[in-house]
Amino acid sequence: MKKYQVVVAGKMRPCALAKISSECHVRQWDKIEPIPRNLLYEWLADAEGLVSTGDVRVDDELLAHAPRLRVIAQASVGYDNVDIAACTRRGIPFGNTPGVLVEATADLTFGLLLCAARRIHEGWNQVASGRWLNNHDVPFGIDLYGKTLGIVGMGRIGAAVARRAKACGMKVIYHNRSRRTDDEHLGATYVAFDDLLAQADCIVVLVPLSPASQGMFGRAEFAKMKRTAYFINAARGGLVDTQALYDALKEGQIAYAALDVTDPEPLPGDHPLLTLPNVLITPHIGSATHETRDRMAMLTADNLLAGLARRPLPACVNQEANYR
Ligand SMILES: NC(=O)C1=CN([C@@H]2O[C@H](COP(=O)(O)OP(=O)(O)OC[C@H]3O[C@@H](n4cnc5c(N)ncnc54)[C@H](O)[C@@H]3O)[C@@H](O)[C@H]2O)C=CC1
Ligand SMILES: O=CC(=O)O
Repeated sequence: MKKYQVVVAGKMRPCALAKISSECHVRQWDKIEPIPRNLLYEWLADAEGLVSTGDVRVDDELLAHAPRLRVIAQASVGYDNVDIAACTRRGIPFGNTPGVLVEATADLTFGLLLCAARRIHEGWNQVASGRWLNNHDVPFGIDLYGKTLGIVGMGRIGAAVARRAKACGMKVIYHNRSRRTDDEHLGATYVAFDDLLAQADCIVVLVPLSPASQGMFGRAEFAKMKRTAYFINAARGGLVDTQALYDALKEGQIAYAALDVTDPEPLPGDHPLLTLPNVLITPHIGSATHETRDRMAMLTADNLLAGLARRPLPACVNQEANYR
């Protein structure tokens, strides 16, 4: 049987790579640094399928180098690195991995909030450096019980964070592009964006990055928050004006930030944000559990193989281009 020609532009979980390899001839870039653009273009010349990664910009120029391409699949729910309209114009379906990473990402997001609120990482750093302080000098945090959590972007992951917050005795308010019909069931109250900024003790951001949402948290937004506010971003760094966030934290405009995503990402080692005491940053690990990453990889393989066989992708962003 003739095998499909496929480019895998980054590392991939072994279970999914094995599945793809049984039907495809795979050229894979498995180094840590992103694949050089020229090499990617060379490989794409005869590729029928592409497994892209978040650091590959999929745009008109890339697609012009891939005349035989009939499907692109990526192991993430976010696709801000992809020009979806350009894919659609060429009739190429783009598959992502919604749903399968919801609980893991909600755990990490709520974990960041809990860790920041109770300064768990600061306590560990002290113990690890041999300083076991007396009971009055240990890092003091805030109660989450009874506080108001404001969720911006009440989609799949936002709703899963809301469930966790309710279980911890928090009041939940949210802002979303449109009000959810099931918000009573979630126990969350819809409010205008500015009201959320003013009322929330803790703010969690779970909005997809798009031209409309780019930089939606800037100087004006931090100025509207409580000076005691905790700001958690687990979506994309580009939603936040990093300099404005740094200034807000440095000047005590807000209390604390916990980030799984940054702009730039990764942050250079000498970035000023890393010098602040009231910041906690993790290296984009929202979905990074063994089980979740396996599910994402297998859904990516399923999307890819479906597209190669011109069958409907199980999770397709541009349905207009999906196979029927
Ligand atoms: N840190 C990590 O490792 C991970 C990060 N993510 C990020 O989380 C995002 C959300 O994922 P899901 O919950 O699955 O997506 P989703 O599509 O289910 O939810 C996003 C929600 O945001 C709302 N929204 C969109 N633009 C908005 C705006 N300008 N203002 C207010 N609300 C807006 C939408 O109406 C939707 O309800 C992804 O796009 C991705 O960027 C997702 C998984 C892992
Ligand atoms: O950032 C991760 C994603 O799945 O999106």
